[in-house]
Amino acid sequence: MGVRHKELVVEGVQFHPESILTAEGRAMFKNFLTMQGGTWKENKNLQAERATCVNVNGIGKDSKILVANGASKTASNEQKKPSILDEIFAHRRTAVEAQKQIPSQRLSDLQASYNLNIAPPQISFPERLRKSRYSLSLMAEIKRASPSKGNIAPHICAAEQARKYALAGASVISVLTEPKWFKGSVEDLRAVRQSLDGMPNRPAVLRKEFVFDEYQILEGRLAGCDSVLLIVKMLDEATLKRLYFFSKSLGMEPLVEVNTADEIEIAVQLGAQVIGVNNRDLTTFKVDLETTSRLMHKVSKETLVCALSGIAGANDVKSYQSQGVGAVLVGEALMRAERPDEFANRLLGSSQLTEHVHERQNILVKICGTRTPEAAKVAAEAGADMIGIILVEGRKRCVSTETALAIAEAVRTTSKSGTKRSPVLNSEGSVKSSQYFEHTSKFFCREDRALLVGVFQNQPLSYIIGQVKLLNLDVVQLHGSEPIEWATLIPVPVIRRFGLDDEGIGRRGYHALPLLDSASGGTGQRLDASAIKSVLRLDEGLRVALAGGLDPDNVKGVLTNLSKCFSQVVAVDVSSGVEENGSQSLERIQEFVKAAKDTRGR
Ligand SMILES: O=P(O)(O)OC[C@@H](O)[C@@H](O)c1c[nH]c2ccccc12
Repeated sequence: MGVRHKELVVEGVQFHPESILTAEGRAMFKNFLTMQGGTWKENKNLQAERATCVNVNGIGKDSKILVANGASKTASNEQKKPSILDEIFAHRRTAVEAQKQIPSQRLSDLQASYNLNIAPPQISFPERLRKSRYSLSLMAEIKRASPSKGNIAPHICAAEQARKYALAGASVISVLTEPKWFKGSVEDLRAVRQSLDGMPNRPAVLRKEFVFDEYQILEGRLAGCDSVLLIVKMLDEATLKRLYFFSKSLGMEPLVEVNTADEIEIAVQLGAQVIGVNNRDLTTFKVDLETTSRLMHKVSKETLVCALSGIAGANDVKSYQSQGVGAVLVGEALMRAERPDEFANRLLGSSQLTEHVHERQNILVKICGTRTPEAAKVAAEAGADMIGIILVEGRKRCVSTETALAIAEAVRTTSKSGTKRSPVLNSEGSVKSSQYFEHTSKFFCREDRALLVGVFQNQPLSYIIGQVKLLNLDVVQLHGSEPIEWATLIPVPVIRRFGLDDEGIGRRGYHALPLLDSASGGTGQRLDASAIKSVLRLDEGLRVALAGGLDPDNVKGVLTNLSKCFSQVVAVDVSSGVEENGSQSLERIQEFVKAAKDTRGR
């Protein structure tokens, strides 16, 4: 049943809840949402105005129909059914137009943000694309659905998928941001970029979108992309050129997509450094893997050609390798793969370079609360990796500047014993994305001597920096509620304490190593093993130092109790556990270092 007011825009329809999600239910809601003005008359006029506005923007009767770069085909002389590309384009135009009206999302808003230099740091798309552990680079795509396949993997978390792709050796992560047919968003792009924060050799991020306006390029840049897609078929030459150079002005070499000989010529003329040949004809969806092979002769050696679409197995890429194709872009097959890393290896052949021999990393030992140069010397000689001094006034283990200077001297002049040579980085190190904490946890070990760690708690940043300079601290440990951003404002690596329930422990890009410890530290209070395990299991890329009630007798048990999670503990930290009657015992320091190092081969 439906009722409608004679004059005012008021309409009611009775619709059963179970049928509200049908196509009709959706159409009805859409109708409601597009109603404008206060009266039906106003509504009619406003709707008509809106329709002309869309027409002017490119899909109207006399404007270009968007095939073959608008090469003189007009809707008035060719009244054929719009292709899916036309349909998506028209839809995007309306959506972008509407978005640009929203205060906070206007072009002027984006420009103002950009001018503040708050766009995430970028890397060169072509350069990153040239680096790969495989003989052909991989562009891995996040695509939940597509117009030809419908749902592919609608529930996937873009950020999580991006980390998997990065670790699988992708040089580029392509993120579909079109919401209706591909079920993507700019939020995905932002999340993907954030998930790669702090990752050494991170992949480049591509905004895969139907781009027709500078606005979308700027929006992408602010969300953190390093490149954008420009589809030759969709744009007239002047617009293509304008957008190409606009993207370059933001530091992003675009991926220029072509599908025919005419289109690749346009891309070459434009000077595109990276050309993507789509094996799928976007108007008919037909996939022909030979499309890329046929067009290869059209480009110079310096141009990077990427084969896009329809790539599902090793056989599909074999011929590309010998034809000089630089990269393959894979969406659907990777989205459906249970293990994207294994799929990538099968597709592109496992790494040509030798894989890292995974050495079991020696556990690092920090002796904290050091109060004499003698203790520092004994600890270093026993093989301790870090010597901590408390620089928090009022705490019982706090040392004076004079003592701190003497300890610093002892640390720097005592040679360390028993360290294994760290593995020499092979050339793969420069092309492989790796986890942030795996990289930063290596900061805490020097072969020749122990490192001096200054421990602070809720003191001013300027004081901390002053102490770093005065004592030549190698590491700063923050033990209070300091903002985690301070880690980037302190000129040495930072260890920051976290309790089991504290937020931010796994945030990449700030502290180089989080320390799990009880609230005040140095109290001998043990942390609950199952709680430690749940923190570590939540984030397998997390690495931590562990403290809280460790001593020479229990350290082995505490660590082995963590079973699989033990591998995420890279360091142990002890203070009260090496003391006897309130002062440090040299024997207990030696025993602790030995016991800790023995838990994982020396
Ligand atoms: O899922 P596939 O078959 O691996 O294809 C990926 C990619 O090439 C495809 O998503 C694509 C290529 N060009 C586009 C332009 C817009 C949207 C999507 C695309």
